Amino acid sequence: MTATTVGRPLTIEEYAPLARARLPEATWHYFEGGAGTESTVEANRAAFRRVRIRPRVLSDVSHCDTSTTILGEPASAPLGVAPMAYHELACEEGEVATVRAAGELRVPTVVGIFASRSFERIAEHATGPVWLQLYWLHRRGVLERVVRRAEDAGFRALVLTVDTPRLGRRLREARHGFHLPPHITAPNLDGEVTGFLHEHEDGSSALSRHADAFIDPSLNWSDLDWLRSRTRLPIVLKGVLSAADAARAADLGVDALIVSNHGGRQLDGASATLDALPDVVRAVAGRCPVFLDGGVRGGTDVLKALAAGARAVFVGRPVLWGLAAAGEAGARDVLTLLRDELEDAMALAGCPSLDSLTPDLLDRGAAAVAPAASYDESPEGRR
Ligand SMILES: Cc1cc2nc3c(=O)[nH]c(=O)nc-3n(C[C@H](O)[C@H](O)[C@H](O)COP(=O)(O)O)c2cc1C
Ligand SMILES: O=C(O)C(=O)c1ccccc1
Repeated sequence: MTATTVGRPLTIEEYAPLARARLPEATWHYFEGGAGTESTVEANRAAFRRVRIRPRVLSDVSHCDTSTTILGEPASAPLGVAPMAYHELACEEGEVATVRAAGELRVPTVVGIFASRSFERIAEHATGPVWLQLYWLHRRGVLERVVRRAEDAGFRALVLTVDTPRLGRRLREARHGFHLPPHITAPNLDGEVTGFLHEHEDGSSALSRHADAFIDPSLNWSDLDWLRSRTRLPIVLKGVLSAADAARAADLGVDALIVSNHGGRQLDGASATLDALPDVVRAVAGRCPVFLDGGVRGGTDVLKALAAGARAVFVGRPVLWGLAAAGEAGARDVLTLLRDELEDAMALAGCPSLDSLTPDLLDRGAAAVAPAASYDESPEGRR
């Protein structure tokens, strides 16, 4: 089915072609692309399509409440903006537009350490909670300074990305010769940004060379103590898919986890996040909230993730689509559509509160979230 857009987009996905029409081709492919064959990008969406809902009935849905708390702060919906580098690629105001849009809905924005606006300027415009995403920088002194600046500017949490010891093989970036235009910089890594940033060489991604120059792949469990000793902010680990890692993180007292495969941009072949979620939730056993990102494109996706145990979900690319299509108003509309669709899905699923989103709402309970059983070749299986 082809969607025709008359006036304002009616779905989040209708923002994608609007964004594409306004972006340089290489930037579009940088946003959309994943690693390798992009099988994990597809898997994130396929998992949401595969899992189906068994609505409840007769449960008085005259008032459906999407409001919640996220790391203790009130939010109008269980949503947030996932960290993404260089929002200025999508619109001129960059991260300032994003935090204003998210603030209107009172949902958190995770600002990337590779943001294209200074933390201070972003914080000045923020009307909702802002968190800071960190990569483990080679230069520990720079990392420490970044953390201090974010604390001073009023950021509320640190999100350490742990799925990126190096950037994944983003073939579209290389094929389309993606590089940052000269006016876009990473002001929070002042003076640290090397020349790779704006260069393009055939066959390799300028972005991955510049990221790899910053990111220290030696990051390991013992480093978490260092971060803990340098901040009072909650620490969130982003990019956990394994139950064993989740249990270890919870043992160490992290404040939250984000089940994420970086939107399929890191390990091609990594699990879909909705498939990994139930095992992670079980392993954490209530010790901290578990969030999810990757492939959330509508209210029923949010409902499915929450029923499978997520406390909230984060959205990546759709926010960039909104920014590219219509700046702050576009990003706000994308988040508003998600919230409205969630409210609608709750009503039709017979769930007036987020607390009523439990695994039994999904076909075969949380087991439905595991990949479909493979064909059983045994004689018993064929009977
Ligand atoms: C253009 C782009 C840039 C990103 N940059 C970062 C980043 O700097 N740090 C990070 O932790 N994740 C980054 N991500 C991953 C997102 O935080 C998130 O995990 C992913 O986009 C979620 O999937 P979705 O786009 O399907 O919603 C980026 C994603 C995109 C699309
Ligand atoms: O593009 C990304 O996914 C990403 O994580 C990143 C990391 C460093 C610099 C720019 C983008």
